[in-house]
Amino acid sequence: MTLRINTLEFRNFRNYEHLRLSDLGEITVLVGRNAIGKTNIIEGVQLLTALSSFRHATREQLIRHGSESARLEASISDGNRLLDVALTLDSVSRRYQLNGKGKRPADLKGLVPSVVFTPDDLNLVKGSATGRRAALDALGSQVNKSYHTVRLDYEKVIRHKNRLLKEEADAALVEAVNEMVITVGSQLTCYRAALFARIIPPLVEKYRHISQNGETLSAVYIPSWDDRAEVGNYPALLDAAIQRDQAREALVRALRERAAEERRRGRSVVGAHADKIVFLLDGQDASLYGSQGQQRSIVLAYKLAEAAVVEELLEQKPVLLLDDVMSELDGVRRAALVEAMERGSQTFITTANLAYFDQNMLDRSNVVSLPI
Ligand SMILES: Nc1ncnc2c1ncn2[C@@H]1O[C@H](COP(=O)(O)OP(=O)(O)OP(=O)(O)O)[C@@H](O)[C@H]1O
Repeated sequence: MTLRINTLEFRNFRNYEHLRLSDLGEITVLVGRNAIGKTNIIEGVQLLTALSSFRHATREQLIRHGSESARLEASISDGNRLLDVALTLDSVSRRYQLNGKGKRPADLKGLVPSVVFTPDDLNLVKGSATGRRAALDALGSQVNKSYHTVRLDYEKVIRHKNRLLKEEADAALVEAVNEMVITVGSQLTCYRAALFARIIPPLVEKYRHISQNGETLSAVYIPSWDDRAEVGNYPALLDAAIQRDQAREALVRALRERAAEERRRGRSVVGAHADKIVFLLDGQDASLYGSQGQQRSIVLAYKLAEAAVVEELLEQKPVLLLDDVMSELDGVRRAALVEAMERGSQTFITTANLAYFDQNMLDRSNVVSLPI
């Protein structure tokens, strides 16, 4: 059965000294003027579900100004089980508890998954490759603990390698770190490519629906060593599955071939941190040729595909956290989003203006006017 958040309670979190929302149903619409604290609630729910904040906030930013610590709690149930997830933040640590017992974030990953959609996500297609990799990693970290660990390890290794390259360290030291880059980097590329391969079918199907059978969307994950990508030959890569051994070998070769370039540039240029994700409309790179409307449709389809993948892998519908996106979407895309919300995912959605919502939906929602 699907888990539902019944009650949320925040103390000294962001602008809230104390906030309690109870009897939360399927759809909660949080309405209020700018800067009242709507996004803060979305962020709080994300911290208790995905165990991360899309704002990448520090503890200091999360704790209410003038307070020593913050506490966030959610009571969650699926009709049988009752789960109390709590997060305590202070100046030295971020501690999670499940039913009163301390837990590592890794142990709670995937327990109550969520998918967040904010206006910043609308840059997913035309923004930097870093943003697209980060979006994929955020999903991977929720659905697979090893993905999460491998990603953190890889980030550490690359930071170390970049430091060595910047300091013009001995080549033997860089070589030694490359061993880790190869092991962890090939694993991360394989995890990402496999996850992306799961996203593509729902992504394509949802895009077709949103665009009302318009142009055809495809998407490709391109490892940094794949030089066919350099000539923009994306369609040839569409069906390229990546095997672990093949990834290792290709990475070894590319690191050897580009070692001099890495030394010259003083930073690492090959590895999972330089992999690309490209969306194609009728075979053309959507970041270069797609209209703003098409790019937004891809992002919306991508978010809905994320939710579908979470459900497929964790057998649980994720909580949807939609921050002020209705005002950014036109009627057709809004309708597609509402349709997705109505498939049984618990949804929290913020707005400064209820006029973006149709009355039917509002009638079925719990509308919370802030401040309460
Ligand atoms: N650590 C903190 N302590 C106290 N107040 C904070 C803290 N962090 C953020 N705030 C306050 O929270 C408010 C912003 O809240 P939030 O981002 O949730 O707004 P919002 O309702 O989503 O606004 P908008 O509709 O403009 O996006 C600001 O007034 C800000 O000063």
